[in-house]
Amino acid sequence: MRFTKMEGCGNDYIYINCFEEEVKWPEALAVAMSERHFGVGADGLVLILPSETADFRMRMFNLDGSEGEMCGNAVRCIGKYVYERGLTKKDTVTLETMGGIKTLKLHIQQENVIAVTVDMGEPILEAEKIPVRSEKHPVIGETLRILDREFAFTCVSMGNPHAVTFVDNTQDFDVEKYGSLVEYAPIFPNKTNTEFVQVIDRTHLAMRVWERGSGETMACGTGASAALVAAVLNGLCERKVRIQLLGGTLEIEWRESDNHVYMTGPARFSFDGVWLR
Ligand SMILES: N[C@@H](CCC[C@H](N)C(=O)O)C(=O)O
Repeated sequence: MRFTKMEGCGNDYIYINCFEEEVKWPEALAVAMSERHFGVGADGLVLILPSETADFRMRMFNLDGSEGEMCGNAVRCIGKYVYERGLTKKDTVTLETMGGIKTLKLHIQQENVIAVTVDMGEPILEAEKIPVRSEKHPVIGETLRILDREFAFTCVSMGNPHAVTFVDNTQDFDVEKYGSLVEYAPIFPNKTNTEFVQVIDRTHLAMRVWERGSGETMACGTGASAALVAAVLNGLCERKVRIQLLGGTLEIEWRESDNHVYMTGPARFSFDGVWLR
């Protein structure tokens, strides 16, 4: 089975073109292929499929085989894939995801997609839709004790669940120690992705992320979108920021005019391969 490895800000996935290949058990395949010693090595698996309601459809599976509703970095990579591999000639592409249909604006230079802007849609702030067990609306400053620390979480869904907290310094922060426990905290019935965010100034954030089903990754597009929304709700930054992640930088805007979040960032091919097992 042929596959392509791609990354967006270091958030790396294995992409399978399901116009040409058939995948019967994506959950098991995600676990086997994502493994970094016995497999290809990735944060998960992404299927590019035909759609009845949009130009293309995405399904994404985390490292542990669980399915995520949305993936910002994968959406940008699919934009590059479908254009550069000749599946479309359009520079604006619609993509069906479990988190809704997303519109991708491809930035093209000499037939290369150098960046993609994704309309991530409106952030979801209702506790029961995120979902998070909370009496607050919106869920700002929900406190949770994890081991020796008390965190205040702002919860946002960008199609998938996110819990955002602000820390003094992301560099020294033990993301694994706390993130792995927040993921399974009982207040998150579907588990959660967790973002640890440092405010550098009003237009510049730094962020590290613990992803549900994958652990710490180099970047998370839905997480960066949720981080901006949370920072604005807490009065910490402007509505348009640059977010520095371990693997690169994303530009995120939460537009007042339509309440949509827009994410712009890179997408890159790493290599093509053939899976033999
Ligand atoms: N890395 C992604 C998010 C992937 C899904 C997530 N782990 C989940 O289970 O919701 C992104 O770039 O948004």
